[in-house]
Amino acid sequence: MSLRPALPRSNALRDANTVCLRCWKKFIRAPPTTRHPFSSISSHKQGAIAVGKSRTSFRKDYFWANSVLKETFGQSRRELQSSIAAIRAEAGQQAKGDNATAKAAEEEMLPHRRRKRVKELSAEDAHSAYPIPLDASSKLANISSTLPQRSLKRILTTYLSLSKPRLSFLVVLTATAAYSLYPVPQLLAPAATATPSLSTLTLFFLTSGTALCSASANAFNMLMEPKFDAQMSRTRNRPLVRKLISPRGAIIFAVACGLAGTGALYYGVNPTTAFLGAANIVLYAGVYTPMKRMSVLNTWVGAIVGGIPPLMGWTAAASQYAHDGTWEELLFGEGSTGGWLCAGLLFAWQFPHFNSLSWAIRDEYKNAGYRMLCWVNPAQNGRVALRYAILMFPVCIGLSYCDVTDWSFVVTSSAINGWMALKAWQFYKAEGHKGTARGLFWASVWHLPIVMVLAMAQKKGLGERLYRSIFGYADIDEGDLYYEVGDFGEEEEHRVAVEVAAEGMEKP
Ligand SMILES: CC(C)=CCC/C(C)=C/CC/C(C)=C/COP(=O)(O)OP(=O)(O)O
Repeated sequence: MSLRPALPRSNALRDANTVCLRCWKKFIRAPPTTRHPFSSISSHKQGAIAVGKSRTSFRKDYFWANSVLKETFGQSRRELQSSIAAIRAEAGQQAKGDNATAKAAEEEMLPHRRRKRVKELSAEDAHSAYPIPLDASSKLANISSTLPQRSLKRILTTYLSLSKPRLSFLVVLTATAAYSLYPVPQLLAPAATATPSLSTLTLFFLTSGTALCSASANAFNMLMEPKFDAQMSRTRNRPLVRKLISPRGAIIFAVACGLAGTGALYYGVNPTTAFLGAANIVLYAGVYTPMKRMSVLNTWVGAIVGGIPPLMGWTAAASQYAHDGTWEELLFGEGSTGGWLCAGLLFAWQFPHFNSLSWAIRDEYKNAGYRMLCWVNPAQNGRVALRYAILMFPVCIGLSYCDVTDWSFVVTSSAINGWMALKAWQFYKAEGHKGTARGLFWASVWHLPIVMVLAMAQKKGLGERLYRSIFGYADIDEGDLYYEVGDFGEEEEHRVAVEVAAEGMEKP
């Protein structure tokens, strides 16, 4: 089924000035009743061989000099434009007329009915004015459908749209942010003033592996719900809904991305991170996606899915400084709290973000059969958004407490968390009405990147190192650099003596 049927001929004239040249040409190729082949018309040939004209102007002249076009529409360009203007004016008149009729009908209404109608209309206004951005997948699918069939560009654009590129990009960013926040032991810094470093190669495998795993998870998600995606304005242009790609092609893409992503994480990062990537695909496609139609708890499962990529970033960094690199050490060992806090940040953030976004399209979620708090229990929807917006405070304070960020982060993060909490409070109080859903949605959109940038800029010790690299070190007394033998404890002295003796005995 095509969601964009060709324009009926009667409509062509009306849309004439919004249609591109290529579409005009396609239109013209459709057999009119009396049609001459282009090449046999002498005036066209003249237009075609006009010397010194650029390709574009040639095309224009060729196009407008075409008498077949005149035949098709029976009008010259100027006539055509004036017809369009006339149609527009007519449409305007009609709209005015409609308004007048509606007004007259309204005037006839009883006062209480009129007040009720005004209320309904303003509610509808607020509802429809909420700008839910079309998701990147749908946008790309739209672009893809305009490209020539079987062209490489079309194929690549379609596959890219299957990966939900905007979401996947965000997922990769969260993993990278956690990776960069990992506190590398100062002792391992190449120089006292240098920033302790993490492997760039590991970062490369982490980002590419996470992106591929996310693409796989998203493709599986879309494979499971084209029937329902088709019922929502935000998602009805997705590639599988529009049949821009076959389910078989999408399965191959999802499996290939999943294997490549997990492989990249396994060989280029570590098995624990690879396991988290693979498990997250299963959790998103196998648990969250079917659960969307069963229980409102799906949002909590989805929030776990969103929280795992930062944990992957953390384990990727931790494995470079681990003793034995086991999953127990990476996930639950000393210093792993920072990773869980990063995951917690993403987990909590999704509630104010998603609850406000879904509120605006709650009717669509309801009609498509998705069990979301926004329509099942709007009061709880607001409460949950507020609760998790408030949870941001302790999570951010925890990052400073665990020596991931400087204490100054408590101040800056509290300012931005306070702003989102205020929006969440308004959203909760008005249950999403009076533009509060829009307010919270945009606050959440800004909140996450700002908090991540602040945390990275205020990473523990970064300010101090920057200060030292500018102003240098205070003079150090050389004597402080050496230990006296007596500085060691008795036990340590004994251990060193035994080791030296053993070394002496080993030598021939
Ligand atoms: C490493 C790895 C595998 C990462 C995966 C990360 C990922 C896909 C996170 C998505 C989180 C989420 C709940 C999205 C909403 O899905 P939805 O189905 O409600 O969205 P839709 O309505 O746009 O389809």
